[in-house]
Amino acid sequence: MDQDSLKLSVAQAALDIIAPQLESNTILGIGTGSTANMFIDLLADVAHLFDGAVASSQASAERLKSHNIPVYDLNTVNQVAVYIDGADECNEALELIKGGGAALTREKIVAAVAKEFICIADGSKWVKVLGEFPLPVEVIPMARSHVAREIVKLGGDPVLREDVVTDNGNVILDVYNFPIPQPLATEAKINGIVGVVCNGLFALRPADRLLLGTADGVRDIKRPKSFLDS
Ligand SMILES: O=C[C@H](O)[C@H](O)[C@H](O)COP(=O)(O)O
Repeated sequence: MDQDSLKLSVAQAALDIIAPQLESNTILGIGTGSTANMFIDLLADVAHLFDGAVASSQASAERLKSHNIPVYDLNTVNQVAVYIDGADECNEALELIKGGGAALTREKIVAAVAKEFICIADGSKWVKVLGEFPLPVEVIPMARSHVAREIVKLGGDPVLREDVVTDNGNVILDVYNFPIPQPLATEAKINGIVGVVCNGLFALRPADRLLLGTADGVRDIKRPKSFLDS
């Protein structure tokens, strides 16, 4: 099975889980990227079953609107039932690296508000230790050099992502050669650098459920103790 077929299989699996729970007042959180795009396209068929969505990027908002799915400003919404999004890497604790599409900050905000976060990813994203994928860090433009020097002190190789400005008007440093055996501590440490808006580690708020597309089918992996249980 090719990667796109695996992405489609997890997008469909997510829809199968969510569709029976949709109600006329349900607001969904929708992520960004090629896997999320497949989910958005499938969601169009059940658009009449729920209220609308909040999106983690302008691109996803436009795609939702193209299917006549209402898109809300997060500030006008009381509750996001489920957030559905892809990932660049995931591990067995359902900690993630995200931000390959530069949408990490808005993704983290919507995930923080959502009652449940379902991550949809093809099997190539599964790793033992996070960090093979360069860690995206969103940075206030004037702090770019300062943040890069601080990241070098932590052992990483930061590279400015050329010609990319985030939806928030910031730049992205991608941190190479940076294995992350302790995602929680690393997420907090990088967030502590002045000028960092957000980094692509989702460990403080990991996924609650991971639908992982493999050649043998979709693996449905839940965190032992869900965010919903706390
Ligand atoms: O900023 C982008 C997001 O974090 C994406 O969810 C991530 O890059 C995965 O994208 P894709 O589904 O295209 O592999």
